[in-house]
This record gives sequence, C-alpha cells and structure tokens, in this order.
Amino acid sequence: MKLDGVSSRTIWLDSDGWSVGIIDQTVLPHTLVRLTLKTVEDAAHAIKSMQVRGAPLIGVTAAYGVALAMRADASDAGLDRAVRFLGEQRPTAVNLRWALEDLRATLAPLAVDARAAAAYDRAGKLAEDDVETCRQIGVNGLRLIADIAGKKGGRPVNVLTHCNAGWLACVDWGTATSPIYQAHDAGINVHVWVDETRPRNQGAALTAFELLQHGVPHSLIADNAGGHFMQRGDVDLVIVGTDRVTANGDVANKIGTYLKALAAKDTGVPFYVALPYSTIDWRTDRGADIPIEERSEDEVLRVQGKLANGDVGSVLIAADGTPARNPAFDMTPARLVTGFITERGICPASREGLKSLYPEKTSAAA
Ligand SMILES: CSC[C@H]1O[C@H](OP(=O)(O)O)[C@H](O)[C@@H]1O
Repeated sequence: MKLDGVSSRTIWLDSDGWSVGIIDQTVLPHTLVRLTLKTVEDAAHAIKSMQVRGAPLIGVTAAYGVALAMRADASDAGLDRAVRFLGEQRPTAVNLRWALEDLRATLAPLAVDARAAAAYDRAGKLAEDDVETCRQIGVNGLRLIADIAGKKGGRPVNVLTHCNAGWLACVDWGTATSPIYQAHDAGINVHVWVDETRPRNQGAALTAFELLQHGVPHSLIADNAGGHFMQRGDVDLVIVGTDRVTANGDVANKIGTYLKALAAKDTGVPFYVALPYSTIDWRTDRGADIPIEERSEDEVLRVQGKLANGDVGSVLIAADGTPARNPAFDMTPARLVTGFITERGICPASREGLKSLYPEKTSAAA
C-alpha cells in the first residue's frame, strides 16, 4: 500500500542487510515515524508496546527478532532464549507462536554459523508469503462485495469493520481490508463504516488513515453506533480480522467484535472473518481456551491523540484513581460467524468448513 503516495510496507530489511525497519504505529496517524530494530529486545519491545501490531505483522516481526537474536548468539541456548522471550510478549495472536515455531524448525537442524543468514532468509520469505496471502484473501473476498454490488444498482456497498485488520496489521494489503481495497480498485462503489475501536482506537487511528490514504470512502463511527446502522439497513456486510481461529471455528479478535457479531446476527447482516492460514490454531479446539490478553488499565483511562500544541499525547478521561479493566480481545463463537475469507477461498465458520479448505490439517498434523 501507499503512504503519502509512496509505496510502503510495515516491516523491511534495512540497507545494511541486518537491521529491521518498522513503522511506529503508536503515533499514527499524527506522525509517521520509522524505527530501526537492532536487537531481539528491540523486536520484543516493538511487539509488546504495539509499535507493530496485528496478528500477521506480530508473527513476521518475531521472525526478524529471531534473526536479530541469531546475530548475537546462535547457540541452541540462544535460539531457545529468543523463541521463549519473543513468545511471551503477547498471548492471543497465534501467529506469534506459529512464526517462532517455524523459525525454530528452520534453524535447529543447522550448524550454528549458518543460523543467522537462514533466519533472515526465512523471515523474508514469511514476509513475502504474507503479502501474497493477504492479496489472495482480497481476491476471494472481492467476490462477496461484487455479489452485493450487483444487487445495489450502483449504490455503495456498505462494509463495517472493527479495529485495524488492514495493511498496517500485516506486511501489506491487510486481511479484512484487502477485499475492500480490491473492490475499490476494481471500480466497485464501496463505503466503509470504521469502528473507532476503543480503547486504543486502532480503527480511528489506523483503518481510517489507511482508507483515507487509498481514497476509499469511509465514515468513522463510535463503537456503539454499529448496531444502530445495522438496524437501519445501512450495513450490507461486516468483515473483521482475527488473532486466532480455533479448530472449531471460534474467533478471537479485538474487544468489541463479539458485540458486533451479536448485532449482525440479530439484524441478518452477513458477518465474515478474514484470515490467513497462519491465524488458524489447529491445536486449540474451542474459543474458550484462547488466552485473552489483559493490557494496562491506562489504555482505558486515557485517550491518545494530537494535543493542542501539535504533540501526540493522551488525556485522562476519568477521575484520578478510577480503577479500570482492559481485556484486549474477546471470543466470538463460530455460530455467530457467517464464514471465513481465506487465501484458499471462503468457507463456513466450522470445523468442517476449515477442513474443506485445509484438508491436509488434522489435529495430529497441526
Ligand atoms: C489482521 S490481524 C488484525 C487484528 O489484530 C488486532 O489486534 P492488535 O491491534 O491488538 O494487535 C485486532 O484484533 C485486529 O483484528
């Protein structure tokens, strides 16, 4: 995708051939800051602090984090330490575990002096794979939007999305936004209802920013307004991303997704979840077993934005001393999900649906 007209990705290998560049997403859309990761600690901090976020991007960042670690200590103990350290940064997105297990499987059989180069090579391959996988999710999701467009006589297809499952959550394209970009680029009249997505407002700060940059018509709305627009027939389709789908089709995604799925079910609005294969957790059977990250209460007690003096800062929205809770994700049961949009096609949100697209996957082979 493009930032200020210039093609960009969310993560890249710097020209020195070993340090890793990222966009600091904690200060978007107000300032565009590019950071350089030089150590495994830098990569871990980038994940924990949400300088990078989004399940696929967390995975690719962790892969590069292992490569940075191998430059410092490529021993078996060094590899174990890096995988464990990076793996404990955020618990919900299964892509983190998936990427770290991939790097460990790639590197463990190699001679110590071959591991750093192999790690960079593998991380680069995972990044390129994510780009093509997300592009393909868009190709498959485009069909859904085109089908709706065929019934709207030129009036906009109204898609609601929650949080940011855009190209900023991946290496490029995004998952939930990829069908939207491809529909827009194909000339289909599409409009997006963008949930602001408290508490960190990834929708307001990231999704709206992405769509503005790409010229996709959209409207930012309060999280609590989505059901109202669904009731009035102003939402044709909901597409969200996910951080983990379990073998039975249950979905973990940003807090508030479950409430949108309930409203969609009640109003008959199709509710789709867009995801790459790397976000399917074949080893966890049901959503109740997904670890839900609890983040700092400060994220609820404060709102970040551009202050009057132009700086990026936050303001307290409750009285000093107010206690808060901050679960960062919730679980949407498969029964509320119309279907999954993946790089392999669209399937029902069920064990059978997932197996129809990934027949090679069994719980044993997960
Ligand atoms: C394409 S994965 C996007 C997914 O990740 C977000 O969580 P976070 O911003 O906390 O990493 C959110 O759940 C999005 O749907």
